[in-house]
Amino acid sequence: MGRKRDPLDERPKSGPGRKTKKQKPPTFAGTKFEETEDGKKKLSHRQKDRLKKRLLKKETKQQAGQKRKAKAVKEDGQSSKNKKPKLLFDSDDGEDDSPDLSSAEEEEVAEEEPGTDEAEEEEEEEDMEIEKASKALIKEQEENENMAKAELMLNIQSQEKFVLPSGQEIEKEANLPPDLAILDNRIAHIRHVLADFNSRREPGRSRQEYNNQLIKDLCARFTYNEYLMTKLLDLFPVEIMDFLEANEYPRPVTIRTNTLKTRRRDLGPVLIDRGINVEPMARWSSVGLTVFDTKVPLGATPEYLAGHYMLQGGASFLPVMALAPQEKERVLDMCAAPGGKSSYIAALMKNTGLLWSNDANRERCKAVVSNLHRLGVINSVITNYDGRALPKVFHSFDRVLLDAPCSGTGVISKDEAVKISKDEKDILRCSHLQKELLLAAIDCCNANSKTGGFVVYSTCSVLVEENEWVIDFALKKRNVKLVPCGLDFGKEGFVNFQQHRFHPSLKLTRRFYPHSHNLDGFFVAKLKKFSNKIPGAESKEEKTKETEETEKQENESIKGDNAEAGDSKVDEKQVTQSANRQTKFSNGQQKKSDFNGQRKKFVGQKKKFIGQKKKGKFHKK
Ligand SMILES: C[S@@+](CC[C@H](N)C(=O)[O-])C[C@H]1O[C@@H](n2cnc3c(N)ncnc32)[C@H](O)[C@@H]1O
Repeated sequence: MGRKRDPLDERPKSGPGRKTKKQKPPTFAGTKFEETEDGKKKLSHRQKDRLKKRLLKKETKQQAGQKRKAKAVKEDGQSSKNKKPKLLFDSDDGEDDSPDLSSAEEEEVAEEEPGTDEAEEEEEEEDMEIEKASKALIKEQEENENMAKAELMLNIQSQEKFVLPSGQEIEKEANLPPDLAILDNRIAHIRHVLADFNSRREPGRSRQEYNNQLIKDLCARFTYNEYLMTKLLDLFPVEIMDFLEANEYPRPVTIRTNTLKTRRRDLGPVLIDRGINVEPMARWSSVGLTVFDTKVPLGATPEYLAGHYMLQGGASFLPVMALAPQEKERVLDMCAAPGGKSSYIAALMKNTGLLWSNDANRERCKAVVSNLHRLGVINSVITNYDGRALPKVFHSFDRVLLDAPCSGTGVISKDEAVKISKDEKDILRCSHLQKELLLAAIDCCNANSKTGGFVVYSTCSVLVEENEWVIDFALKKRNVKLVPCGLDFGKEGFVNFQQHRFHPSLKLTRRFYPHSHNLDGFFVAKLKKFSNKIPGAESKEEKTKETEETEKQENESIKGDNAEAGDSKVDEKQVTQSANRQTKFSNGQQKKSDFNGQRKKFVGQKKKFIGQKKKGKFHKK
């Protein structure tokens, strides 16, 4: 049996254990947690410096305050009470413009919140130091770059006598994998020589030799075929390196907000919440968003599946912006698959009117169906015709977009195969098809449309053969003229290019380049149709009508003759055939002009004959 515990007896609480008692608070050498023996904080030398500065600043402030106060009293003799205090945000410089406080008051304020004031100042100073350091770093980098450039130029200039590689050297190089350093160096040298050919060239060497070597080296350096490299060098004699280098990197990933379902200001934050880092694309687009990085696949978010956006390159917004479709119009997208531009057109038309989305490729038409369905487009008809046949089907559209099939020389960063797969035949084939499609697109458009009568032609090619050449052809073949695209950036189209002389209005077309606009290479032209007549077709039509009339009359007369001769078995078909045979026979016998003259004479005689015959018949009756 032990003693019972007295409940009233309050036992003292047990203190810290033996181990805890022994341990002192941790100290960290050189930090502000370190304390001296008298319990005060031990400051580092930097903190001491800052403290000194602070004190100095405080002193000068106090002195300035006192001076100001004395001056004010002297000037108007009024007490500081009567003064109207200034508003806090009157000026950016809050400290000097704050209501006047005496030095004692200032000290009080400083003592009231010493921690905040000091911490803020410390932070400010640290920020400034970081800023200074980063500025110094940027300056250093710039200096290094400039030095490197200067060194390269110095190298080039010091080796004034740059010599082109000999045949043996080239053969030797061809058997080895390309040495990028050698190629870069030689490309720089050749371009340097070509920039001032007469004074820098190697005696006895022609410009052509330098050009040929440059093309070979550029092809080896960037893996292009010589045909395409020559074309590109013709297009970009100065900017060639910038263009080729831009093709080595992808363009920014962009998406287009589908305004049929949401707004950009609503979509942006939702995507950011999903871990997709987006920002408005550019000043010229109110619906584009640039994607900087993403934690989720862009084609699988709930917003994508619900049709709130379309994955679309920035450059492909441009043709639709140039087309500027209006509500309740009839619009044709002649080559629509997979439907990126079609869905943008539908959004601008606010799902009203009629959008005819056509593509010659049946498989790709399926993509149009699914995209337009996902994006909630309900004003569209999707067809699978060859665009060249469309004028026979429907030809009274207010606006027509022809985003033509092309060589893809503007989108090499997306499809590297273009670098080596295109030759002259491909380009000419493309150009030919583009011309045919453009004439068909113009024929589908109604010049008398009250709101439109516009045709927009675009390609993702940078080659003149697929762009200015095609437009120049259409200007000659149809009643259309070029009008401004309504895009306030981009480079002007070519009016003169090598041996080509295009219509001066071609400068109204727009070219977009990867290296200048950080967009895919694109070409956009806007045409206004001013007459539905087809030049040259009137005379043809007249001729056809005339021939038809003649044949009809001839047939009638032959029929009449036969009937008169009592040959009742001769039917209409035979008559036509015999008339045709006669015409063919005549064609073979005489020259065309003679034939036409004689035919007119013949028609006249026939008319006379028929008239007489009718009279005779009438008399008989
Ligand atoms: C540049 S893509 C069109 C891209 C589309 N406009 C877009 O933004 O999604 C060219 C399209 O033309 C189509 N095409 C090629 N030849 C055609 C023809 N003769 N008639 C109509 N479409 C044709 C191809 O199937 C291809 O889908």
